[in-house]
Amino acid sequence: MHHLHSGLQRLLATTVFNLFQSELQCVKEELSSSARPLVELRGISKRYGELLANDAVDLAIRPGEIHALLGENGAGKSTLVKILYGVVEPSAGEIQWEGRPVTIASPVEARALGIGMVFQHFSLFDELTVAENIAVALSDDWTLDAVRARLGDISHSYGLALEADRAVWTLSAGERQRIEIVRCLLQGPRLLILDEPTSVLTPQEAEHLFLTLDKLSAEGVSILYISHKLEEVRRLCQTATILRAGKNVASIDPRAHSAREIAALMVGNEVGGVRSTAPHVPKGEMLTVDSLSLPTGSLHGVALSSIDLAAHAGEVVGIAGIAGNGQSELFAALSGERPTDRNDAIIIAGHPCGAAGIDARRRLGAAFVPEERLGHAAAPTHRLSENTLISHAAAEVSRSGFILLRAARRLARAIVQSFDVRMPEADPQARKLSGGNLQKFVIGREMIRNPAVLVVDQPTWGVDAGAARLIRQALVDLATAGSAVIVISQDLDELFEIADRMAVIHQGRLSPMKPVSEWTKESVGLEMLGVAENSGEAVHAL
Ligand SMILES: Nc1ncnc2c1ncn2[C@@H]1O[C@H](COP(=O)(O)OP(=O)(O)OP(=O)(O)O)[C@@H](O)[C@H]1O
Repeated sequence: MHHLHSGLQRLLATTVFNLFQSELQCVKEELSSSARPLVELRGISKRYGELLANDAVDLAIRPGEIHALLGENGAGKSTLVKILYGVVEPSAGEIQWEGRPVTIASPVEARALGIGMVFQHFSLFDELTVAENIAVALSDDWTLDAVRARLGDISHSYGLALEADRAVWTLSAGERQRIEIVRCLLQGPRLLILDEPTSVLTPQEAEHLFLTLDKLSAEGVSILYISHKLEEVRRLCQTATILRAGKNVASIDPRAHSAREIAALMVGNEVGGVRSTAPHVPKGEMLTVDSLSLPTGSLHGVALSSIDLAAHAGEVVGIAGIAGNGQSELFAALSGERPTDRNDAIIIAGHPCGAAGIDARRRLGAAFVPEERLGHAAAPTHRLSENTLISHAAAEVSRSGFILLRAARRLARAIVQSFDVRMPEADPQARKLSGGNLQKFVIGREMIRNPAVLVVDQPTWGVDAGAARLIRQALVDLATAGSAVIVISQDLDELFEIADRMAVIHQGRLSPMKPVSEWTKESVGLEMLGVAENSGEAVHAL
């Protein structure tokens, strides 16, 4: 009885507390919606040649508001935040900060106003410690001891656990991101800009980030949040501005709309799921990996240990895992960027080729799409037509060592058309494409060859919902047409949607490969953390 009584009391207390919290949230939002905007963009335009990347964009962010910036690939999101952070100069328009017109000519000026930005690609030195990394980015007034002390305070108050003296190379992507956030917080920002912050995080790390952002918002810090993940935007943001072809087409409360409705606003029509095909019937083995071990290639890489893998014609094989567990090493071993000593450790279409390089493997009918698009998959300052040569050199675009430019241009046009690549001009340099559009081009360049084996690392990283659907559909269709498709991805939803069989990579080892129907998100999660054997303890530890 006593238990029942105290249980009821607790329930009542929790209910009252929750009611109080939601009241508080409403009051806060009312106050915030009546408050003067912290920053207001008025008629911002940015012209690149013929293209208007931003077209008279108006946008206001209030104190404490978490404001999403949404739009499909190439809609102009990065351009707009680069203008706000002083990296790109607008062609027209005005920025007001607390009601005063300002010019933001550089990131230094942005930071002086109180704008902090957490980029998608971290800019950290691997060999330095957490505290040293933060200190080098701050002004000379900060001593290492002062950084250490403030780091402790901030880590504590925002739940951003970080050890000041750990070397950065030992940290996970989530921890690295915390460093970037703490670095911004040390400068007392009034507006924090985050560019796709959860793309490298595990679901647990992402949830943790949301709590930190909620806390910052409650303290009055405004947040501008770029993301392609609409469910997390609905969880986190009070306002969403939607850009389409450079224009602000809607400002909405994302909590009042379904993810489907928001996606429709972004693309101007409905986005569906991947069309289900008849179950794939795997045929002959097209890729065999036999007991592949590979020492680490770089100082902080991951060694591959006794990997066995088989992919058949007509199936999609998924490799799940948290970034940094050997995915890039596996990709390098499969593609031949890092050949192995044993030729029969890797067999493509019946030919042992472990010791062969990438070109020889391509000639066997294999194609490869690495994770890093600019610099690795595409040469930034070369035009798209020239970029076709990276994988098509031996085939249709060169003869006797000469490049057939007309053929290369024709091929680039075909890729652009079938993969809906949106470009600022005809045959632009790769660096001029938005991130998602370059991804579509690189995937298209490999798929248009109809490879017998396709290995792709993070196929939809940074692409919008519509483009992700297009790419996933193309991967499934390629398998249906008889290719063996190997997809390495951090996105579990993606693997559950398109893979026939799946395994998890953890610290360079591969779990058993099983049909997707035999996996649950939980069982994959446990393998990702490397605690699947003693799962009782693991669940407890989570
Ligand atoms: N330096 C540049 N020169 C020419 N055009 C550019 C340049 N930078 C961006 N663009 C063009 O501006 C448009 C908007 O690009 P932006 O990178 O802002 O899009 P985004 O919404 O951030 O896309 P994503 O989601 O793919 O990152 C695109 O058409 C892009 O090709």
